[in-house]
Amino acid sequence: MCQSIYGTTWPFEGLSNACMLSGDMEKRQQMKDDLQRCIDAHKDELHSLSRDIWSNPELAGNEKHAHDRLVRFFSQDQTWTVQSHYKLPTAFKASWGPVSGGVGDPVLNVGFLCEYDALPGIGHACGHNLIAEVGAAAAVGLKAALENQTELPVPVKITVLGTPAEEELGGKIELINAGAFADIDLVFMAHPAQQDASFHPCIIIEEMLVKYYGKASHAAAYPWEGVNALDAAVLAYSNISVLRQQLKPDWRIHGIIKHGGEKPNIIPAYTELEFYLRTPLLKDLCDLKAKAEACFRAAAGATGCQVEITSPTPTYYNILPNATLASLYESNGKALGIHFPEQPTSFCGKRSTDFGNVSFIVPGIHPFFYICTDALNHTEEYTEAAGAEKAQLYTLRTAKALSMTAVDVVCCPDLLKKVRDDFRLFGIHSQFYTTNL
Ligand SMILES: NCCC[C@H](NC(=O)CCN)C(=O)O
Repeated sequence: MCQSIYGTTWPFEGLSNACMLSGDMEKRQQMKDDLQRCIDAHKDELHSLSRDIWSNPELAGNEKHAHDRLVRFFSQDQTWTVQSHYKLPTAFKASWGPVSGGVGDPVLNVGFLCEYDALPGIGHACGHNLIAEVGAAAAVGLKAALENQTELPVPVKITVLGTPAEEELGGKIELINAGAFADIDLVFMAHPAQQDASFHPCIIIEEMLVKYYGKASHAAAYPWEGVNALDAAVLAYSNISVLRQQLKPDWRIHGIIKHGGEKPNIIPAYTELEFYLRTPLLKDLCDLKAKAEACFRAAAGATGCQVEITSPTPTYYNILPNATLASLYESNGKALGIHFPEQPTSFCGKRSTDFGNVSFIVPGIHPFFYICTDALNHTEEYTEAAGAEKAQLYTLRTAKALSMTAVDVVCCPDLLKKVRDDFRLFGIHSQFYTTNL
């Protein structure tokens, strides 16, 4: 069956044949049953893992508790080789295998990603504690499925990467630059949302930090001696609000005043704003940046302030789809009772992730999953839902579907080839697919 995602038909029809003709269907089913049993057997432990992370929310780059908890989780099974503080202070790596195949054969390294950073003030309002649980559960499940296999088409190993700082800083991008993904062949993770989707477009994001420097003075006694940096910040904010009407519907720009002054009777000498700029295409981002910069500079000119504009974090890219992985994930998900709506609901909103950058260098998927709430991400209600018992069924079902998808690919060289072909296809035509999804 061809994949239909919000009106898009994947350019791909041969999947079911490829699945039927290659590999041993019965063996594959057996492996899928094994992994499901394993995940079910560990369900209390997995829930306690994500609940512990949820109860101790930590901001990007400071996820010490979550890091230690996940490291302990994998270390308790000595068949995993665990590296704490792997390349970043709160990243980790757990690896297992290889299993099957001959000595010296090229190994297929299957990666699962765990995120675990929270948001300021509202805790795990994006459910990253559940992303950690999904990654851990899927990896443990796949290990159970592979453990007794001696005749896989290729030797397989599993790598779990703990990838901190998604909400800020771009932890995955730092890990890419440090070489953490260099030997990974496939990569899987899943993100909580309002509904299940094997693929949903995420757009490019770049951060802009704007600093205005003015001159302090007594605001009542000698205001004419001051240069008001708060006026510059307010004008900048207003300029952007005016600009917004002229932007394309799928572009986004939104920001806050991070520092607005010290006291009403001191003319603010320093203010700081943080803005996020988002577009589906990189070339549009350049246009949006130029327009935003003009707004910020105009505010400086009008008030006599100096302005400094920087982009402190790396750009997050859009996610490249992988039709084969998405299709397999949907088949496996449906077998577990996951419903994939044809049309997006409130979930259709624009968001961004540093997984986008990963999708440009390794074939992978980043499905979204329902967690038994209509609440929206980045709200207190979503925080509550991400810690609730009732999210568990959906979380573990997602982990099973990811792990089952990995089983399909490691058992079937035709599928692995298709996954790699898709990766090349979507990579080459990334602009086309980005604009059309
Ligand atoms: N500074 C990057 C913000 C990324 C953030 N990502 C999400 O909300 C989805 C995954 N947590 C965003 O604002 O899009």
